Amino acid sequence: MNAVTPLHDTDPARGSRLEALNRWVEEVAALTRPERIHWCDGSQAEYDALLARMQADGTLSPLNRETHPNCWLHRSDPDDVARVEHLTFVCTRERDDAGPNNHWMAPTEAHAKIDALFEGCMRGRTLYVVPYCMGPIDSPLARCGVEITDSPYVVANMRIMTRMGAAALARIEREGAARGERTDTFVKGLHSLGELDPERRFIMHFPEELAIKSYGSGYGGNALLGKKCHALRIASWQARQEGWLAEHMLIVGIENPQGETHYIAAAFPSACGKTNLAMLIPPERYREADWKVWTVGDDICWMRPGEDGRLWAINPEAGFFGVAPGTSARSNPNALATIARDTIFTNVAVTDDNQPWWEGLDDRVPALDWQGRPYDPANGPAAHPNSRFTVSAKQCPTYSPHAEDPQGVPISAIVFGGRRASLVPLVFEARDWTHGVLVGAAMASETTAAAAGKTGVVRRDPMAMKPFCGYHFGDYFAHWLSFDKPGAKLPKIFHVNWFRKDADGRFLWPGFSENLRVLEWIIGRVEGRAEGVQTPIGVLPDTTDLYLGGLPLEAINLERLLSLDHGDWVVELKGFAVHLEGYGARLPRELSEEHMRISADLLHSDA
Ligand SMILES: Nc1nc2c(ncn2[C@@H]2O[C@H](COP(=O)(O)OP(=O)(O)OP(=O)(O)O)[C@@H](O)[C@H]2O)c(=O)[nH]1
Ligand SMILES: O=C([O-])CC(=O)C(=O)O
Ligand SMILES: [Mn+2]
Repeated sequence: MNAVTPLHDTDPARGSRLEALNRWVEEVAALTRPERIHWCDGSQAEYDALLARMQADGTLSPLNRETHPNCWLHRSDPDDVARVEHLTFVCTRERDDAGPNNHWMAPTEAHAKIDALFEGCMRGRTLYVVPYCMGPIDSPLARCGVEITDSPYVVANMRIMTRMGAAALARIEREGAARGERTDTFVKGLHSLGELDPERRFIMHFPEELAIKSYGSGYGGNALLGKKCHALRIASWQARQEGWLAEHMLIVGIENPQGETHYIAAAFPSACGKTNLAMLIPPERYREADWKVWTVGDDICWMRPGEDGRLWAINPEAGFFGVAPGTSARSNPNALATIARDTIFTNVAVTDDNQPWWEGLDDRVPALDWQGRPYDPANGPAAHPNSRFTVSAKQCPTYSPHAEDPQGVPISAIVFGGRRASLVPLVFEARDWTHGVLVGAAMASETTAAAAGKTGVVRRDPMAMKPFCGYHFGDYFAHWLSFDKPGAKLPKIFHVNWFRKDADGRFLWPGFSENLRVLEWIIGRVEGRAEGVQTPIGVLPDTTDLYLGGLPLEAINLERLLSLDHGDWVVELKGFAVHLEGYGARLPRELSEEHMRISADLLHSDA
């Protein structure tokens, strides 16, 4: 411990004026025994020094400087490539507050278990103190945290993904000073790579203490604590107490030819199309007619009712931690432009001239796979299916000029969606808020590579928050319902499915850019212009209500995409009823009643 740099230094980049923060850092240092402590100021010089250190020790290697200036490759431990839901815990005092949707451990037991792992784990390493702000630094909706980590890779990623460093520390100090000695103005996140042993790995949340402890993984969702741990699990808990919403949603602005912009927030489960929809480039006909799409956020949305009764949203993040596979000049040219420089790539393959490569990018054959082995198809995909890029949102050509507005952007529509090969039509509209909450609660989707475990299995994922809601889903649904009150001007709620397949397993809908056609109908409904057909599950467009100009009509089976099989829906809703029963007494009665109403409608309408 004697090598630790003094905390109360005259250097403003080191230590804090906030006693509670210094005390916590000292406690953590006493437990983890780092060789030195570094307070991050978020400067370019600091970032460059971190990159140099990681290049020297092999954590990062430079990619082709001509084609990808200042881009880096990180190869993770092969056993550390995704979120680990079975090792992720919400540790509330009352078990029931975490709900059946979370793994739970009593706080005292959880602290004891994970602190035993933290003991002495930073010997010989540097402890980085990373102050960060989730949301624009001057936004009343933004919230701050401090992550302590021994991973320079995490520090570098946090600098891209959050507003990290001196400005965040200043805000933390200001808010702390205003609250006196109380420490609960910022979230305390403690992280160590540990031994990267899957048997010694936990991601633990203590919402009542605004604290996170994560041990044994360097992967994004497990280790960049501002993201899922803070901005979703802890923030959802705070949001419930304070009357706002913290959601797993993209935010996108759609500007029509008249120059009016509607903002849409959309919740799709992990690796189900949020980044792609947020960065959509309009199809040619729409571009010619002067439609524009503006990216506000691609993963997380915090929203709260404004004085005008509308919901106002910010993206708490400052960067994108996006799925690489499938990103191509055809599917998402905007993402390709965004990641052409100053990007960290994790677990992608490389070509023989050291360019990053992944399945779906183009038809080149990579030289090395994500583990650095000569590429051999017998070893599986060249890039890990959950390989990712980390990049500043500012590099996105369509980054919205309003993305940093402190008050956020007003939301016109909320869209839920999943990956469903059958049953679920391309789009439908909920009748009202309560029905919309039920539609969100009923979401189900095929599992993806974003979490460890089997992929392609349909599971319930209410509001795409199954892995991320920091409290009991019954309470969460009640919280959603509570927004419907006098004076509220709530967004309309919709459900989409880009992933319906034909009998041969081919996607029925072209997706990507063409999804704007569906968003146009959604906006038309919001404005009261677009037509639709009432059905028991909600309002669907008729085949003539969607604009298909410029598409090869013979290739698109819109009847099939919009078809409803009442018998199959009755079965679906029965399965959903069983799921709802699992939430017990905390399930709001309005939701069960809404469910019964729709089931009855389905049974009484003809198939
Ligand atoms: N068929 C089809 N595939 C899509 C569409 N949109 C996205 N995808 C694919 O879905 C995968 C994941 O998409 P992303 O947009 O990165 O997912 P995300 O929801 O942002 O994921 P997380 O970052 O894990 O939360 C990629 O391989 C995409 O190519 C679509 O409209 N149609
Ligand atoms: O959490 C992560 O690492 C990436 C992500 O957005 C998700 O899985 O939904
Ligand atoms: Mn996500």
